[in-house]
Amino acid sequence: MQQGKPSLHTTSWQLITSYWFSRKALLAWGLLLITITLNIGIVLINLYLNHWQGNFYHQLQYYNYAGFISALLDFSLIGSVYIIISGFQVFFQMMLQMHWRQWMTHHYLQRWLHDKTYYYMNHLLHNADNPDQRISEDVHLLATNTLSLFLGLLKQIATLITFITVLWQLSGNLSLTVNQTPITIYGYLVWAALGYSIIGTCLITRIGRPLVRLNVLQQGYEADFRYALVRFRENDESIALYNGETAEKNKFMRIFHNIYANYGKITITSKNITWLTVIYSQVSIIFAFLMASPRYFNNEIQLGQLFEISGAYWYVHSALSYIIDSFSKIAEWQSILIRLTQFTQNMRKAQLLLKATQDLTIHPPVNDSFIAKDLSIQCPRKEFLLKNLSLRVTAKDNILITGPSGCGKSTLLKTLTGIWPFSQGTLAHPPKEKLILVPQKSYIPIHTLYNVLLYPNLHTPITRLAMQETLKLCQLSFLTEQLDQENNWGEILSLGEQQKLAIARAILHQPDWLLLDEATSSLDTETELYMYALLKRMLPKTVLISVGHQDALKKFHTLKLELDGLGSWQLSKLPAT
Ligand SMILES: Nc1ncnc2c1ncn2[C@@H]1O[C@H](COP(=O)(O)OP(=O)(O)OP(=O)(O)O)[C@@H](O)[C@H]1O
Repeated sequence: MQQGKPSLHTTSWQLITSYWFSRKALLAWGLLLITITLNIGIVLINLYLNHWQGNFYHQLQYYNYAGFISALLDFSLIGSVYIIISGFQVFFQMMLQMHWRQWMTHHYLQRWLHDKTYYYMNHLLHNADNPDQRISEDVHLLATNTLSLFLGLLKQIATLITFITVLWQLSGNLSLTVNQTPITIYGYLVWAALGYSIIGTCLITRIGRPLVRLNVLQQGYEADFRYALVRFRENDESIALYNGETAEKNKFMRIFHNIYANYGKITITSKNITWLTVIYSQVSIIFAFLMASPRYFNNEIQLGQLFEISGAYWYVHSALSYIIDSFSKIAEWQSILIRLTQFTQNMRKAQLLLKATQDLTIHPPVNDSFIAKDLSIQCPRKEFLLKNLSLRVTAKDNILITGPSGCGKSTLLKTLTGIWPFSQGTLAHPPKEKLILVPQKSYIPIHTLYNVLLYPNLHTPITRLAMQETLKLCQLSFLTEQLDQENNWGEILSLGEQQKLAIARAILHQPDWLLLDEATSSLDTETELYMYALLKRMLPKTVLISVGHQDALKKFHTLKLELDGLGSWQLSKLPAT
């Protein structure tokens, strides 16, 4: 991906074209070629059918029964080909849409998850912008609408080229006298169709312009509403305990009001667009007859030709009216493109944030010891939480980090894992798969307990017996028979049980470093001390770096690092017990 700061237009262009120049492009171009060929086939059949129509009315006008039957047989033959081609055209177009969507979904997921972009967008830049909607709905709609608009445009261009020639030949010349000067307009029906469509297109573009912006807003409001409902579901127990239903309902209705008010504006614009398009298409039905009628009533053309002219006129007119007929779809497509472009730019900003702010040099540990040298940490408000921390820890050391609330203890642990961007200095720590951070509330995926214990390395060779033994040691014996049960364990287990489960997981993964961020805070003191003793016993070679407020935890650590939240720090040795 291109670095720097590409403009909105460049990003939009890259968004649409990247698939077509990717490694999957060969299949994409192949499918596109087949779809275009089938589209051209349909246009040629339409050309034949228009000519057929002229012939058909001609046979009717002259009461030619044999000609009438032969025309019907022709129709059934060509009609069958038309049906088969149309079916395949839809089939290949849909295949291409799904392939494009699959490629874009993969591409977006990769960028969004790469280098923790999702985390920086949400927690630091606060521009996460409903990724669920962007990656599922917008990507799908972009692929579908771009293809159908583009193929529709190609089809209309092919129709225009084909039928404009026919209309030119059929329409003949119109002779007028203006100010006693005779004027002849060659192919006047072509000019009439052109003029009519230009006027219609200008009007609809003018009236419908606000729809693009309104669609962007509407999608954003819908996403906010959905997000509020999802958040409610995730926190329903807490809300029930607070009796927060009224406050939540008011909030929902406030968000919904945006949807309602904006939809009102969309309704008015859509009504105006519909009026205009209906007037436009209704008038066009009689317009062709009206324009061709002088030649019919002058006996210059017959009924069959009149219908052939009106058919050809209709095709030319509908090709020229492409923008009018697809206006709502074009407006929706533009708003999807704007939303995805903004999302792409936000991802880029998040990726740049880490590069721009983090000035950390990270080495593997030297002789099994961990070194922090001149480590400084800031918070996004640019205040220093910690200045020039220099620290050396051997494999025998365990550190307890203490300090007042908000002084930066959790942020220091995040810096040690490498995900905190506002930091400078040098760190040496084990590879990330050998480092585990257990926060106060660990993430528990909705899965079988077996996979919860393996998470995130689902292929780690850990036996079921080891899992059952560890669960027992962590006072979770009641779970030993439920390893294959899939549940939302994060909702079923109490906070304390979730903390025990997170510790069981850490023990099974045998990390080199275990960072515990108040990971036992929901346990009673006796159980908390038992858990620490268990960790020391089961992970004798692991460096423990804990954040905790309990004085009793000191006995499990050799060093105490005290932070004051203003940048200063103090390191002291703890007495051996
Ligand atoms: N994503 C963020 N955006 C803005 N400020 C943040 C962010 N994360 C942390 N901070 C700020 O950084 C400071 C340190 O936070 P941190 O969570 O590290 O404190 P702590 O010492 O662990 O607190 P506690 O003991 O209460 O858990 C706080 O003032 C907090 O508001």
